[in-house]
Amino acid sequence: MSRTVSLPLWLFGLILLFAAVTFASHFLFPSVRWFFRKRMERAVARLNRRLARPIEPFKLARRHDMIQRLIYDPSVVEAALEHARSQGVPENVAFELARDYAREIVPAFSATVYFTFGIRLAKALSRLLYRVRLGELDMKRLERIDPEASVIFVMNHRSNMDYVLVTWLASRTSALSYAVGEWARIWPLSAMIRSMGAYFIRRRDRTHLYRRVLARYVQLATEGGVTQAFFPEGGLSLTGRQAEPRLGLLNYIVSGASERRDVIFVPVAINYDRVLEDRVLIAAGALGQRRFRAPIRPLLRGTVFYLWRRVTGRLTGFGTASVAFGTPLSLAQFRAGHGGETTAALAEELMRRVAETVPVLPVPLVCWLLLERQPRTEAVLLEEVGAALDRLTGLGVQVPRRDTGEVMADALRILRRRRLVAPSSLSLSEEGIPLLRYYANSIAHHFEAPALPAPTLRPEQVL
Ligand SMILES: CCCCCCCCCCCCCCCC(=O)SCCNC(=O)CCNC(=O)[C@H](O)C(C)(C)COP(=O)(O)OP(=O)(O)OC[C@H]1O[C@@H](n2cnc3c(N)ncnc32)[C@H](O)[C@@H]1OP(=O)(O)O
Repeated sequence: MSRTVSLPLWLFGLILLFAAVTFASHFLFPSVRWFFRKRMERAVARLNRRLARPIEPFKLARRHDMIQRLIYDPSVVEAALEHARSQGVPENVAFELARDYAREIVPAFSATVYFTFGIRLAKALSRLLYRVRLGELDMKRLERIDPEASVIFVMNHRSNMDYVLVTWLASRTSALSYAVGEWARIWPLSAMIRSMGAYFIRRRDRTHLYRRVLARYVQLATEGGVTQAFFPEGGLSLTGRQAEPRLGLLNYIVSGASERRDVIFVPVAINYDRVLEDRVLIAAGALGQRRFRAPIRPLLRGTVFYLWRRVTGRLTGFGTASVAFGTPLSLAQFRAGHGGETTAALAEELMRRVAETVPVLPVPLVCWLLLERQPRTEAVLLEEVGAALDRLTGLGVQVPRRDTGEVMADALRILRRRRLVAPSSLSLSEEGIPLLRYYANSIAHHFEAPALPAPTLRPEQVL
């Protein structure tokens, strides 16, 4: 028993290593995990005191527990059994598949990553690129929402800056959980996105089992009071106009909503003087496909150029980015007024509210006027800008707070710098017209019905 055993050094090292790992995983890791969890809970409690909508326990549940809860949900179990039957595979294979789906969907929210890293980065990036505008009324509207309800932000999708801006602007209210498409499923981006509380969705997987797991996740999160955000259009707008809504996520929310907790949808509309990806989106639209090839070289060149201008103090930025929150809609109230088919009617109403909330900015406005009214001099354009702003203000649309002359000058400066408008006249460059159309489209619906009255021009303004 007390005999000496001789071992090669490498084997001894290996045994020590395994012993250390076992010791750590049984004794050290649980207490380290417990220590960090306690710290995290204290930090979240402090954070919740200053948030209008505190972070719900659902969002803080351990990822492993959430995955278990999801795959043992009766409707997921039923879908897995049905999958096994229809595909002729053993039940445990179908359950493993459900587990894989759940692992892919369930986020790993970290309040530290979200509030100390994400929000700060989002704020810095937004301010670096744009002059950011948020209506004052908007924050008050958000703070008035029933604290017991689940809030879901429904947004138009213009740029990858959308979620950066909204995440930062809504950070006084709560942490948002986004539905993210397949494009972000690359490491380490996917890990970062998960830790920001976002959940992944597969838009192309139409199998019943996958859709059941996704539906139940969305329903459990909504029931758990998680504040969410999604883009019903399901992708970036390629034309500048709002696209038709996808009904899937909305239908999961509507069909899973309980009497216990109302769901409040908050329409969010974003608009820009300059969408960073505009040329890529227009090119994809012209080809009729949604495959975006990131132009790496122009991107790097642009970034270096931009940073150089920033360092040398010659940077004028990309104009204004404006976010506006529209009139919230209560699902319970909407349902009471709409029997039968709720999802499609709800989608239509939400898209209408998002559209009416779209803010008007100098570049989209001047693009629309240049294309539709074709003014020949800046004096005529100025008159048109004034008339349009008066009309839009009358309709309750959010317009720039600067005076008419500044609005026109800002827009022309940006358009001329991009060589879309001639330096000393209002002539448009041929290849710039699709870009002008793209920006004009973002606000065209505000003018569509009824038509803008004819401008009142003094005779000396007409060439
Ligand atoms: C630097 C610092 C950063 C800081 C900040 C970081 C934040 C952390 C990162 C966040 C990053 C976010 C970035 C997001 C940017 C995207 O990724 S946008 C794209 C992802 N989002 C979306 O797509 C949301 C909207 N999409 C949907 O709702 C889609 O329907 C789904 C669920 C994805 C499914 O896709 P689909 O099958 O192509 O869609 P669709 O045909 O419309 O729907 C079919 C379903 O609708 C149902 N349906 C159809 N018509 C009806 C009807 N009339 N009534 C009822 N149901 C109907 C069908 O029955 C079917 O049901 P299921 O079979 O699914 O159960």
